[in-house]
Amino acid sequence: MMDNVFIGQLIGAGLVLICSLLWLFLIRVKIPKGVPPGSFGWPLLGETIEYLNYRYKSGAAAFFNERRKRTHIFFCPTVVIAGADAHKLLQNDGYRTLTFGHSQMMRDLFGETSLLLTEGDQHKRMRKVILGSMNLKVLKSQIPILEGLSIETLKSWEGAEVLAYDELAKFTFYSIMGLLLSLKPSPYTETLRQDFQILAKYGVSLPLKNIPGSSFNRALQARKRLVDEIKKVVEDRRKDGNASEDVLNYLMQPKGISRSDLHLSDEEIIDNVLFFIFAGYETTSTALAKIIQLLSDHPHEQNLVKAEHQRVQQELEDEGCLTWEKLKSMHYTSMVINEALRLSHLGTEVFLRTSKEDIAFHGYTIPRGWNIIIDKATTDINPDIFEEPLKFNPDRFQKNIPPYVLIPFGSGTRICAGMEFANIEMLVFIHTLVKNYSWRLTQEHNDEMEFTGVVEKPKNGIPILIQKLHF
Ligand code: HEM
Repeated sequence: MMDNVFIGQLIGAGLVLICSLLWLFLIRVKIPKGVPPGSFGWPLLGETIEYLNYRYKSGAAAFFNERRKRTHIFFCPTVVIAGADAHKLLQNDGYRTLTFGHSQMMRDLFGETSLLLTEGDQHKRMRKVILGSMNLKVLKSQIPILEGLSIETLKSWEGAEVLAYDELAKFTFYSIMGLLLSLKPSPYTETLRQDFQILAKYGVSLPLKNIPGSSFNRALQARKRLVDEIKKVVEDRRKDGNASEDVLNYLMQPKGISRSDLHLSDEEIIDNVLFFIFAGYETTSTALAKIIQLLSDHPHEQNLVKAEHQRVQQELEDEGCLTWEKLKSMHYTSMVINEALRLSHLGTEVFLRTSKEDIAFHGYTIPRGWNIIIDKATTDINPDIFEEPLKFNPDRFQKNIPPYVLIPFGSGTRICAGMEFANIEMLVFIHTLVKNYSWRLTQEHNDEMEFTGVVEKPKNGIPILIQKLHF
C-alpha cells in the first residue's frame, strides 16, 4: 500500500518536473534578446483564453490596453503597440499575413483573391481597380439613392420603439447593395442580408469546417449561398448588359484601364464584392448608432448639427436634392462623425500584421515572423493627446490633430477603400434624420458595447422613439 502511494507521488512529481521543463523550454528558450517585456502565458495556448474572455466580456481593447507589450495568442508570439509611431508602420505596409489560425479561416470565408488576403503587387493591382470603381461619378450617383433609402428607413421607424442598431444594419446593407450591385431593398436582398449576418456572427469561431452544424460550417454554408447569388448577378449582367453606375459594372469593365493585367477574373470580382459588403456593413451601422446615441446624450451638440442642416436645407431649396458640394459643406457634422469614430473603438483588432523582418520599435526589437497588433483604441483616448479624452467634444477637431494619431479608417497602403462612401452614407442619413425628426432614447446606459462577430456593436441595440416634425 505504502509502496503504491510512494510510486504515485513519484509519478506525480515526475510529471510536474517534465511539465516545468517543457514550459521552461517552450517559453524561455524561444525568447530572443531585445524583445518587449511581457508574458507569454501558458505553453502553446499562451494568453489566448484570457484574450477570448476579454473579447466577449468587455471587448479586446481592455486586453490590449493591459498588455501593450509582449503576449502570445493564437499560437503566435504577439506584440501589442500603440501611438502615432505604431500607426506610421502602416504607411508602407503591403502585407497583412494573418495569424496561423486566422489566415486559413479568412481564406475560407473571403476567398484567396479578396483585398483582405492579397499582398504586395497583387494587392496594389486589385486596389487600383477597386478604387477606380468607387470613382467620383459612382459616388455622386449614390447620393439621391442614399437619400431615398434614408427617407424610407426613417419612415419605417415612425410610431413605435425600434432598435436603432438593427434598423441601421438594414440601412447600411441596402446602401452597399445599391452601390455594388444596384440591388434595391426587397425580400431577396433581405435573404442575402440574413446570410451575411450568419457569416459575420459565426465566421470567428473554431474552424471546424467539415463538421455539419458547427458554427464555422454554418458560416461557410452562408458564404457558399452568397457566392452563388453574386455569381448569378455577374452572369446575368454579362448576358443582358447593364448601364448602371455601380461598382460591379466597373469591376467587369474597368474604364480607362487598358492593361489586361488589370482586368479581374470572375473569381476576383466575386471575392471582392463579398469582402466589400462585409467590410462596409457592420462598421458603418455601429458608427451611425454611436452617432445617434451621442447626439441624444448631448442636446447642445445636437442643436448645432440641426442648425447646420437647416442652413443646408435652405440653400438647397432652389436645387432640390442633396449634392456632393453640400455634403462637403457639412463641417460640424463631419466633426461629430470624427468624434464618434474616435469614441467607438471600431476596428480594435483590425490592425493585425505579421512582421516580415526584424522591426526596431521604441528601443525594442520585434522579431521577424511575430505578430503585431496595432492597438489604435488606446491612442484614441490617450489623455496626453486628447484633453478629457472620454468627453464627447466635436470641437476638438477645430484644431489640427497631429499626423498619424487618429486613424479610424486606417492609414497607408491599406487605408479603407470605402471611406468616402461611408462618409457620404453617414452624412446623408444624419441630414434626413435631423431635418425631419425629433427622437429620444427609451433606455439609459446605451454606451455598452459587445462583440458578437467581428465588429463591436451596442449591447442594447439603442432603443429609440422618433417623431416626425411638422412644419
Ligand atoms: C465607418 C465605417 C468604416 C470604418 C470605420 C472602416 C474602417 C476600416 C479600416 C480601419 C480599414 C483598414 C484595415 C487595415 O489596415 O487592416 C478598412 C479597410 C477596408 N474597408 Fe473600411 N471602414 C468603414 C466602412 C467601409 C465601407 C462602407 C466599405 C465599402 C463600401 C469599406 C471597405 C473597406 C475595404 C475594401 C477595406 C480593405 C482595404 C485594403 O485592404 O486595401 N469600409 N476599413
